[in-house]
Amino acid sequence: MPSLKYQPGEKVMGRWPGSSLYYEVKVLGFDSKSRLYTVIYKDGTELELKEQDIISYLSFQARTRSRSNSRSPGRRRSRSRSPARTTRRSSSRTAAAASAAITESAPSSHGDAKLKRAPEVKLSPLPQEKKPTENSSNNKHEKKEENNTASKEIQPDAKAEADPEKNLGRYNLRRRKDDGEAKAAEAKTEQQVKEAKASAALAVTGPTPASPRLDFGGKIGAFFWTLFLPAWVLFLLLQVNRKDPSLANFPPPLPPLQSFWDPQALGFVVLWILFQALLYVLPVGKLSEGVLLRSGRRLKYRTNGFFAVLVSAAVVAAAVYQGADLTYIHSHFLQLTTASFLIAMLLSIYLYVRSRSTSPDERALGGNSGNMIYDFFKGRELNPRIKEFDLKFFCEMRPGLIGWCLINFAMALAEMKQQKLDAPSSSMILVNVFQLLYVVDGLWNEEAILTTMDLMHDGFGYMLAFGDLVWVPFTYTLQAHYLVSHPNPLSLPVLSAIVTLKLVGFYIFRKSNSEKNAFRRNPSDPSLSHLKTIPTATGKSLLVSGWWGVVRHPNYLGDLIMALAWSLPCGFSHILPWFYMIYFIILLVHRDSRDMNECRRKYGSAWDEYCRTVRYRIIPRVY
Ligand SMILES: NC(=O)c1ccc[n+]([C@@H]2O[C@H](COP(=O)([O-])OP(=O)(O)OC[C@H]3O[C@@H](n4cnc5c(N)ncnc54)[C@H](OP(=O)(O)O)[C@@H]3O)[C@@H](O)[C@H]2O)c1
Ligand SMILES: CC(C)CCC[C@@H](C)[C@H]1CC[C@H]2C3=C(CC[C@]12C)[C@@]1(C)CC[C@H](O)C(C)(C)[C@@H]1CC3
Repeated sequence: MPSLKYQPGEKVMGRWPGSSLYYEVKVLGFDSKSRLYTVIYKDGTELELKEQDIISYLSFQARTRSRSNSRSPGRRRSRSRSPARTTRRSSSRTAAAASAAITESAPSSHGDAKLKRAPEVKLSPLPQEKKPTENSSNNKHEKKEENNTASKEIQPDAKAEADPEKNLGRYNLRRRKDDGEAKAAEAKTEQQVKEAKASAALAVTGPTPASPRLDFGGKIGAFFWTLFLPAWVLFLLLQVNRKDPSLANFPPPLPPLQSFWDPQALGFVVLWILFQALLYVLPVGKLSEGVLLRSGRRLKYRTNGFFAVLVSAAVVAAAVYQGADLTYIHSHFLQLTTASFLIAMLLSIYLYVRSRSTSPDERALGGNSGNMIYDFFKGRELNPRIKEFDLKFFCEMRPGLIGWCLINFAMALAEMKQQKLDAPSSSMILVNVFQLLYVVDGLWNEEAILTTMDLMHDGFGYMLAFGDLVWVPFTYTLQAHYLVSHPNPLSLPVLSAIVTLKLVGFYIFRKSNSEKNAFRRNPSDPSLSHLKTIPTATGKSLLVSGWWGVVRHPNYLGDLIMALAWSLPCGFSHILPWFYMIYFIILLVHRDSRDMNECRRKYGSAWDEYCRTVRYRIIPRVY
């Protein structure tokens, strides 16, 4: 093949289709008819690439080196000529991908060099940061040059991404013949890839991370949600004790102002949070490592949630035995909610104020829009800590979650008192046991929370503080709360059917979550060897059979089935106890689409292939 630019066996950098990422690949051959090169990635993925999507390894290195050596940071951003730049788009997302490309290629071949190379990738253009630099005429030129490049080179890519089918038509993604080998290779590279990603992310954000895009309706949306969410909680709570709770009762007659406030209720809430904080800091249980951060650090988390729930249960039982009247929780629900809201609000203000003095690599990508209300709502700091005390992790897993079970239990006692029963009703028992199982399961598998979206990506601000301290304990308990004054006797067959449904949901939820966790921890786990996978250029594979071959979010399916089983014991007389189900559908559909976008960005064509193979998102053949 004398006229070929790249020879078989040559090590080059190949662009991952549909993305701006370049990876180290080996040329396997060239098809003169289609004029495509067949290349193989390090994880065994074979692709056919156009010549324009390949760059020689040496010039790739030379370009990244020359950029870092010869230019000031301001100029680097706008004048870099790396291959990444060829796919520059006018979004920070592109800059992110482009930067990732450079660093992700580095660790596999240069080992320790990866973190040192991180500053290099700041060279990638960040179009949203077009600050004037030294020479204005130069800048004009640079701007023009960028725009030209954009119009020449960006559009085909944008189209390909918008239309994955086309993208796949252009490139032929083949699975590696020996999948076992791919899995073993994946196990080896996973750590490197994670570290490279962290380096890349650091590079992407640069000194001042800017939000990629505004969720939740942007600035106006954030303002709206900040006011609407507490108002909605109030509405639900004013409805639940009514004889005929209905959404049509809007606006509800407001109770006198003093019924919202009770210093004793505030005292109890503060005590509960302090008690949970004490259990959290006790040196009991495992110290688990979180994901690698942009700062290159890994945080440690005390995952002793199961211990915390056991001690809490023992303390509550002892208090009841000593004569404590837990029905106080039912009779002072509004005051307890107000107190928790006050704490959530103060915490959010504290979080916002302290985030102003945190270093940029400690900030979340999503909460740094520059708009005060949006950033307050979304949260700026990723992992706010007071010494070793992680505020986000603690709030998400402890006071609200365990408080949810405590409130449910109090509702069971309140039901017995109000309806003069010797034991809670069967509906109340079902709701209590079902939700207790859910919480205990979450705390038992507490380590898994470290890789959820909230912990990895979302800042800690009003949304999560309010969600964890008010929304979860005071709205997730609506079914039990409703049953206190709206009895719904169940026949044995109905009860059995609901229990079966809950078990089915729980089985799907737990099995699918465990399957993915096990696979992510050890892709060559022998117990998973029967599963089919799709390799991706990041070194990670995607499960395409087993639970993750049924739908793309089998864990959400299980969670939704469980939610159904939580509402069914309340019957169909009112919509109020169905609120959780309705809210949960909206939350998970929104979460699924956020995750889809993120995975498409991470995995490019491999993700599209996964979506073509597994066509439904959450419910087989429906959605
Ligand atoms: N009760 C509530 O209020 C509530 C609210 C929200 C969520 N939840 C529950 O919390 C749990 C965690 O949910 P989550 O939203 O964080 O998302 P998740 O479904 O646990 O995680 C999504 C991630 O899994 C990986 N993945 C996706 N498809 C895969 C495949 N085919 N093979 C291997 N890995 C794949 C991807 O990450 P990587 O490839 O980077 O690993 C993706 O980003 C769920 O069970 C959910 O039901 C409960
Ligand atoms: C409308 C807003 C106020 C929404 C706020 C959302 C949060 C309340 C949720 C986001 C992620 C959720 C979550 C759990 C609880 C509720 C959230 C924090 C969770 C801790 C519940 C127990 C489960 O077992 C879980 C650990 C899988 C789960 C993780 C996600």
